[in-house]
Amino acid sequence: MRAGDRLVIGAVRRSGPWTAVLAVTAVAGAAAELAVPYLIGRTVDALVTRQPAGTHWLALCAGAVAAVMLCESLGVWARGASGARAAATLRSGVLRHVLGAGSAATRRFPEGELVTRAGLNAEEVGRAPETVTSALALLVPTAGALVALTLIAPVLTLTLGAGIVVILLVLRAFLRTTTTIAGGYQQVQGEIAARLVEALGGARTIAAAGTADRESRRVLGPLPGLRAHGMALWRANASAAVRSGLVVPLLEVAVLAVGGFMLAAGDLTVGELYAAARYAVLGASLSTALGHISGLARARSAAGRVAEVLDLPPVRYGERTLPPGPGTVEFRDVAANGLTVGDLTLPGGSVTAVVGRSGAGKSLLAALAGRLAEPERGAVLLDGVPLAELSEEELRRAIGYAFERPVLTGETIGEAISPEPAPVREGAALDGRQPGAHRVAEAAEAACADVFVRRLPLGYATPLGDAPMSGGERQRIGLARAFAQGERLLVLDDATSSLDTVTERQVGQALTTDPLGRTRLIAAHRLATAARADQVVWLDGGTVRAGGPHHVLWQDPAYRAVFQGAEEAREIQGGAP
Ligand SMILES: Nc1ncnc2c1ncn2[C@@H]1O[C@H](COP(=O)(O)OP(=O)(O)OP(=O)(O)O)[C@@H](O)[C@H]1O
Repeated sequence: MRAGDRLVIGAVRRSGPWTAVLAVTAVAGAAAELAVPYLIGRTVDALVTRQPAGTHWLALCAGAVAAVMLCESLGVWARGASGARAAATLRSGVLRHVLGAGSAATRRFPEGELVTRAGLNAEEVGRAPETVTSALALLVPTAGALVALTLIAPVLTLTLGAGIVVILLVLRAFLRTTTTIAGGYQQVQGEIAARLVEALGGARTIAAAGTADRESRRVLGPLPGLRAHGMALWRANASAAVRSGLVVPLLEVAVLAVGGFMLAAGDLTVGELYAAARYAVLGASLSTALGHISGLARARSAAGRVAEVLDLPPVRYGERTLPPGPGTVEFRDVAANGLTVGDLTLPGGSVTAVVGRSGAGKSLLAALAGRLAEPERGAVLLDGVPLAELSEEELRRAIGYAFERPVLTGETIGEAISPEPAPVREGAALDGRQPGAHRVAEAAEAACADVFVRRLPLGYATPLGDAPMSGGERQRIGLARAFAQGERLLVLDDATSSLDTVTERQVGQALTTDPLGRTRLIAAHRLATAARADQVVWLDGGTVRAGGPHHVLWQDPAYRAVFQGAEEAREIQGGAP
């Protein structure tokens, strides 16, 4: 079975009690609808023959019609509720999965694609319970009509049966075609969303370059594809509707013709003929399943796209904790994504700078050091324990990360820095009574963030939305978060690139003289960073070209060339190292 179909079945199963309500109302409504022709037939016969039971049958008839209407209203309610619940469950599952898969998710799918799949497509899968139950419910009147016709006159059952087979064949072909077309439509939707998110990320560049028109043409480039798929959907719908719609009057005519002969021969009463004609129409009401089938087709193709996201392997954590240790990091025979690190040790408490030209693999090595990327070969150990065996909590507590463009999470600035789950909420400044307040303040000071945070009206309690920050200020908050979080290892991936030289020097100083004596791994382009480090790891050509103190490596012109072009390099080169 396709992964998408499994997901559709799962969505139906997990949509909760509303699907049961939907099923019950659909079946009860269909049963009541089924009873109506019989009851009308009996009423007609009773009235024609002037029996006193006529009013009794009429009352039953009214009751059945009321039941049909009640079930229909309840069904509408249950449809909305079951769909919303199924979509919400699936969406939160997909979101947890995407975030749990880490950078593997964004490396595999563009962000706009992920948003479309976790949002729009998950919602389409959420409609599966409604469409499946409604389509299945249509089988009840069909089966009932077959039974009723058999009771009235078996020959009429054969007529209806033949019509139903034709309708089923049309529906099956329609489901197949529509699933394929809907898949294409959703794919183009995802493509447009991916381009749009990409363009929004570079909105400033686009405005500055004056290329808004060209960019909007690029974003909407796949639009003709969307139109083509939309037209194909309409065509498939129309042709299936014509084919299945034709069957209904033909069936009615056939049943009336056969029934008419039987009436003339005295084998049927007028009421029975009326009921037979109504049952023929009811039995053929399967043809109205087109709408549900179309919804099911969309749900199936959307489920296929969601299933691809759910296929991303989640990061599995172990259960181990760390023994006491200085934060020694060991790469043992490590290779990943074209970068061969081999054996490399970052002694506990030391500062290691990773240098290399753009694309050399500095970010990848930084990601490997804290398990933000998985090695394809070998293992990375922290104080003798392979990272893969550590629990998630232990891993994240031990290692703090800061990035070039940090994403700040939480409600306030204090929360964005604090590693504690209990947020820092009130007070212009941290008063030391709040959980982790000292740690946050110390970390902010070390990252030179304290100065500008205190200037804000609510200090650390300032909501993030009320504190527009420059790139450098954001980086300082990101650095503070890493300082506050990582107990043994700090990994800074180009995390000081937006700082001015003076601030960078201060942060660099704080890093070099970290009072907690943590191990530090700094991926950077700056010569000053390399010069301050205890050791330098020089990446080149997909491997560690050399390692050692900066002043030793500096003897190699190729190493010096790594820094060429940087303003700073020219400045320091004169007197350095
Ligand atoms: N977390 C990661 N997981 C897997 N592959 C990664 C990861 N980060 C980077 N890579 C890959 O490693 C290769 C080297 O890129 P990387 O970003 O590490 O270079 P870099 O030296 O940091 O470049 P720059 O100085 O321009 O930032 C690229 O192919 C990139 O896709």
